Amino acid sequence: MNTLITIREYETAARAVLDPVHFDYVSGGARDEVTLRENEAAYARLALLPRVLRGNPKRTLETRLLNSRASMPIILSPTAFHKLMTGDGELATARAAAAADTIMITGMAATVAVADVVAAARAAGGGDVWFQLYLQTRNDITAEIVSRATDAGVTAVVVTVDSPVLGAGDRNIRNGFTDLPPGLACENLRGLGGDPTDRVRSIELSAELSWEHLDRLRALTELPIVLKGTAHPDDARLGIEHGADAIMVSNHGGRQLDGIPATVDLLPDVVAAVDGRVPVLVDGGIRRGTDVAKALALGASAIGIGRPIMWGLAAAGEQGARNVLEILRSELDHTLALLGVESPAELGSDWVVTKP
Ligand SMILES: Cc1cc2nc3c(=O)[nH]c(=O)nc-3n(C[C@H](O)[C@H](O)[C@H](O)COP(=O)(O)O)c2cc1C
Ligand SMILES: CCCCC(=O)C(=O)O
Repeated sequence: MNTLITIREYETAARAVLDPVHFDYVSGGARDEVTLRENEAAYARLALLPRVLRGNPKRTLETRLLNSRASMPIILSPTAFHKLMTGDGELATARAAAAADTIMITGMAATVAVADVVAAARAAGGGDVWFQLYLQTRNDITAEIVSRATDAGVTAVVVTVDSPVLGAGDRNIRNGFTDLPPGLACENLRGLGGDPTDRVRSIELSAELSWEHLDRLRALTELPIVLKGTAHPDDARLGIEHGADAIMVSNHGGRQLDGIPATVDLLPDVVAAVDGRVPVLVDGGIRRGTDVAKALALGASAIGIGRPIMWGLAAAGEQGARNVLEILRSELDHTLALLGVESPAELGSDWVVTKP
């Protein structure tokens, strides 16, 4: 699959091989998909302003985030059900992330248990794994899930707070996609009760959750906590007050509230509110190295990709996910060269202009 040279081509390749129901699940968004389209369109509305003759022959993309390091500021956002894309599921993803020497955020809704994901990353030579959590209303259940992730060796917990209820994907409703096919399950919830014939507990999404639940999580783990899915600057501030060590600006790839702004448009106000106290990450709609550079210039310490990895997995398994990461790495490096900078840290808001 080395003939594929852009993320967009991976999307096309994924469409060609996947069951259309699964392609729609991955690629679709909520309702009219306004936010899904906006996430990408907003990057196209921003332009980059390069500087010239700056004598920067060498570049580095090396990134430090919380207690982790990555070879580049491009990490893997958490996505559910990788076994729908490729037989090895999250094991393939973990190997690809390790090969790229970057951070994989494995999901609570993964089809491979977190311990096996971390083991696969280690066996492939490294790459930190973070664990994405949906807070459960029962603190003992949250505690057990976090304890499994901690024992597995993850180096941060990413708490997703944009899902008091599941987003409504019209494509999924039309396709009748409600359940995983037989044989696949959310392995991180195995043995946690529920129906006695099916010992894999269901993930509970609840509108009952409040900042108190985050306080309880803060009390039960020493791992850094990343708050994922904040849009309002005040929620970023509140998150820090309640112990978050990083803020991830995300609208869940346009899969939760349709009509919420593009994440890159939300980013500057959140960065201002956070005021350098903790790192800010962003995901949603990033398909090119130039998009990464724009997000970094607007204050992100790193960015996450969701669908591009899924498309890579679908098109060519581990190798596809690796290629996706290498395409974005090489595009970002090339972009930095054209901008006249030697590292992401040099970028600031004066490198970006909004087109009229
Ligand atoms: C198929 C799919 C499944 C996802 N599952 C989760 C999940 O379980 N937990 C979560 O926090 N975010 C989930 N997300 C959202 C991603 O973490 C991320 O915010 C989003 O995909 C970024 O946008 P992008 O796909 O345009 O890169 C999912 C996204 C997709 C596409
Ligand atoms: C509880 C499953 C969550 C999946 C998800 O977050 C998504 O498809 O966007």
